[in-house]
Amino acid sequence: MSTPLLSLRGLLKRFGETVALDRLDLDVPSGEFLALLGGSGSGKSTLLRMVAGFEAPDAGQVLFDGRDLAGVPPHARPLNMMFQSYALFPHLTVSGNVAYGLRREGVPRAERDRRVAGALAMVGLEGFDRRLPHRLSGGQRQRVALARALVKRPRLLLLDEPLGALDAGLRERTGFELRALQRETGAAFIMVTHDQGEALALADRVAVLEQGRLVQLGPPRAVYERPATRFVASFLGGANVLEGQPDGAGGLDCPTLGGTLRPAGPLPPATTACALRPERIALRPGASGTNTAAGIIEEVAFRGDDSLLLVRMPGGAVLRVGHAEEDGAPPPRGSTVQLAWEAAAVVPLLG
Ligand SMILES: Nc1ncnc2c1ncn2[C@@H]1O[C@H](COP(=O)(O)OP(=O)(O)OP(=O)(O)O)[C@@H](O)[C@H]1O
Repeated sequence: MSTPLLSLRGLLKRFGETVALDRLDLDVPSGEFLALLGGSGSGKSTLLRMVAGFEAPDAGQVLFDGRDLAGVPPHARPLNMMFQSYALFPHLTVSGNVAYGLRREGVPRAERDRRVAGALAMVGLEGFDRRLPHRLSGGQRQRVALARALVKRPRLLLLDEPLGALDAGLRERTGFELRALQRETGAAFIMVTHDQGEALALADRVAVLEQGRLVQLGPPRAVYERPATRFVASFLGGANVLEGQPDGAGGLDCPTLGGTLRPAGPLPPATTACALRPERIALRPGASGTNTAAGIIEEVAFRGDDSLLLVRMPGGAVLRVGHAEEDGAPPPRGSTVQLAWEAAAVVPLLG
């Protein structure tokens, strides 16, 4: 195997009592778009800051091309970081902001101008070069920050919530543009986000952090369809997580559901929970047996292309059930409904 572009080995970081990163290992190959997902306080920003050199690990290593970056200051690291706040210099024009890093490096004027123009064209800001930041919209400022990060042609770009300040429509468009830029430049991107939809849509691989640990790493579809833990299951797409006991016949008896979940494959004897995605549960009048259950609709929330039903089960669980528009109007609140799902939709969880 070739050396990964970035390798994190046993990274440990404590702030007093808090363990922000708990001996984390992660390899990122050249040209990958990696999304770093996790709840508030899970260690995402600490990880980026450590790779960028703003924070030193208590133990472990950050390797770039196999070389240990310990002691290398941020400006001398072969990577770039785009901050959440954009942090543009207010007194410098757009091109002044983008040129700043190149000027510090002593890149000659003509080459600087050429590269700044190229970076501004890349982010669709031609003609804005003489503007000051306060005369730009939030989205435009963000593009300036992106141009500033890309102009140095880093092989690795770290992005902390790059789309955070944008409204929904602009966010989607800018997300696609970011993905296109990443392909065009061939740089590896590590993007921190709170937004699971964004991570699934843009990334080659998704890394899910929980309390400073990497709990799952894989392509978006794999992580979404086969979540490893309770946390990943509920964090990504709001899966139902059902607790129970193995029934000795390949199923998990779930008292809160008032039924048995049986996955398609074998159930490890230690399994105590399974995930079941809302969109994999169907209303099926007359269904009975394993992988079915009956409950009462408590809430119906229209979401555009589907409705989300909250269905109270006899044992007390409230299941989230997706009801597609093409299946017609959902039954009203208070209706008793029979639910069914395929064995393939039952995902045993490891933790
Ligand atoms: N400078 C610091 N001093 C003390 N504690 C810190 C410091 N920086 C981070 N922490 C703690 O370390 C943990 C991880 O923080 P971090 O900012 O990396 O999380 P995050 O996943 O980026 O969160 P968010 O999504 O809210 O930005 C948190 O418990 C946080 O309170």
